[in-house]
Amino acid sequence: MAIKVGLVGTGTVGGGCIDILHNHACDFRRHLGIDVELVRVCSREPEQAAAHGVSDIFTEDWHDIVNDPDIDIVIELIGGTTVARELVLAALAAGKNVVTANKALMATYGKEVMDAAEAAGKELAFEASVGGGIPIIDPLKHSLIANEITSVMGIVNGTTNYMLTEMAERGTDYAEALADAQARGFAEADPTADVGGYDAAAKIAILASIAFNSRVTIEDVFTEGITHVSSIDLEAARDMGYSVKLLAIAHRTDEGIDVRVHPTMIPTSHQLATVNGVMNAIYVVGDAVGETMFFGPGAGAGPAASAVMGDVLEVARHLQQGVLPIVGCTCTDSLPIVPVDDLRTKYYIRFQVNDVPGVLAATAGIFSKHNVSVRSVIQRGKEEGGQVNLSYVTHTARESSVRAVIEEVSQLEAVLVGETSVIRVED
Ligand SMILES: NC(=O)C1=CN([C@@H]2O[C@H](COP(=O)(O)OP(=O)(O)OC[C@H]3O[C@@H](n4cnc5c(N)ncnc54)[C@H](OP(=O)(O)O)[C@@H]3O)[C@@H](O)[C@H]2O)C=CC1
Ligand SMILES: N[C@@H](CC=O)C(=O)O
Repeated sequence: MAIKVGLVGTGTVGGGCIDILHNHACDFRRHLGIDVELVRVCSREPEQAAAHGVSDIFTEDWHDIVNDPDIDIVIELIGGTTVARELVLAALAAGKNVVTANKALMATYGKEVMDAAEAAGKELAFEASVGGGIPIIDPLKHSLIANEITSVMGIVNGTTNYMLTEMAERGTDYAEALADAQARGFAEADPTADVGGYDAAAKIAILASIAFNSRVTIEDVFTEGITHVSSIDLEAARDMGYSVKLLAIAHRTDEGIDVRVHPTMIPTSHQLATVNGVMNAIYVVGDAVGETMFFGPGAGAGPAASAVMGDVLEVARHLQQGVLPIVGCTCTDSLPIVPVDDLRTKYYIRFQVNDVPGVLAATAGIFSKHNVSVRSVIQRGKEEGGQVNLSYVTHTARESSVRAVIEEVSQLEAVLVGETSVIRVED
């Protein structure tokens, strides 16, 4: 049987998919008895198509793919939520099955595109949208379906994990670490999505929606990125026996879904602390299975293309066997989202201050005023009268109280506005 595929977007992931198709088409025929044929490729850059040897099937207009009656599966790899949304909806309406790696699309317009797939009686697969090459969406939808999932938590952004690892282990500065991640094809077209935590927020929204059979969108996720994390914080964490990771966290609680992304200090003995570089890891806790962990490369051409092509072959197999499309989302109502103000955890807070007499007492007094108990405070800095860093670690405190502390401390004359760093601590 021949399955015809059209691909839109020949960047990092699209290029990886073309390479896999070229290298493994014979294996697909041997394993599955299916000829997966790439019949059309679209990009804004003909040179990219030429570099992957597909100039003969190249077009600059994605409508040529969506409107081609011979195409069975459209792969969307352009990213973003405007043209990508239009393209996916048009492809489904034209009777195509769709495979995408686009987490921004799925976390923002997931319901709309899923409903469109259902209405069209077509499949919409998006394994590569979370965790790069790690199979996680399929296990949540199928292998773990017998469980009530209580937690999904992990490192789901390769760019920031790579950057934090480089900064902590090699002392690389922030800008250099980001440029390196971009050069390796890990980062999004706009890297603000990575360093600002939005890419991880989209991913945890997708995971939480599937795991808790509820609708969680990117707007529901409390999000803080790594832009304020400095080498001073990484050193302080190391001295205290912690690593700093950008964690994406979703817990199902009695009050609803607690879902957030933020830099987190975890003990160096914690399993997630050993997940370095571009690697991702996702913990899933279910009532029957207990704790599970999924680990692998979270970004890059090969890993992401591996997940995309896995979806393509699965859809192809369904077409071959006449399997009806699997309904995307069966949830009819949604669980409430727990407000982040109600979060109770420990905090590392660093203020950069002018080293004037009384500044330590003044800041400490504000913690006490808001009933935030301090576990330790360290002053780092060299010259008397110069600028120093006051790093506080609290006992368990309420998020809203900690924010009140930060706001009030920031108003002190000796405190440098905009230089404060907050990292939640998980023991
Ligand atoms: N990189 C990774 O490791 C991973 C990426 N993803 C996701 O995969 C998708 C693709 O990412 P990635 O390959 O890294 O991105 P790239 O920026 O490398 O590639 C995107 C490609 O799409 C092209 N493109 C953009 N808009 C259009 C359009 N309107 N018509 C035709 N072509 C267009 C771009 O052209 P131009 O260069 O001219 O803009 C570029 O060639 C994104 O959704 C991303 O989030 C998922 C997992 C991992
Ligand atoms: N930019 C993303 C790519 C994969 O989703 C990341 O760094 O993880």
